[in-house]
Amino acid sequence: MSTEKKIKIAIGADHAGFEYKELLKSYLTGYELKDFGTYSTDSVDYPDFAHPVALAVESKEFTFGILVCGSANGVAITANKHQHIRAAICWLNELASLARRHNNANILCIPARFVSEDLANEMATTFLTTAFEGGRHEGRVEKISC
Ligand SMILES: O=C(CO)[C@H](O)[C@H](O)[C@H](O)COP(=O)(O)O
Repeated sequence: MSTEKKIKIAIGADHAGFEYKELLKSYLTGYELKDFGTYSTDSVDYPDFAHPVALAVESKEFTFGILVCGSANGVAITANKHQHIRAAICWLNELASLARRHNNANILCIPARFVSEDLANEMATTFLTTAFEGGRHEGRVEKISC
């Protein structure tokens, strides 16, 4: 039996991202996932779910966050209000890779109304398994927070 510690992921969505959040939860096996809601398709306000995920990642209790809403704009704008959060909106798998490789992004924001379920799952896997490249990107990323 594996005793390897699982990577902790904070996941959240508004009503427009709820169904994709549920799909991602069942797809992302091998991680320790905490669901910060919402828990139905009843209309809600995305900041109420994006802020807790951002705080969970900023506290370093969780390594990465995944946020889902209709366009991903709302959750990304909200999460990036937090000083140590780098939330990236991704609609192509290559963007999910670059967000990690070049920007050391720690939250993936998925536009549920604009990407397929399969692409959402693919981007999440890419995001969670791609390392930051450092090097020339290190200084650039450090300048984001100053
Ligand atoms: O913040 C958003 C728009 O940029 C998100 O996509 C929300 O999910 C969207 O605004 C929700 O729209 P609705 O008409 O209230 O379902």
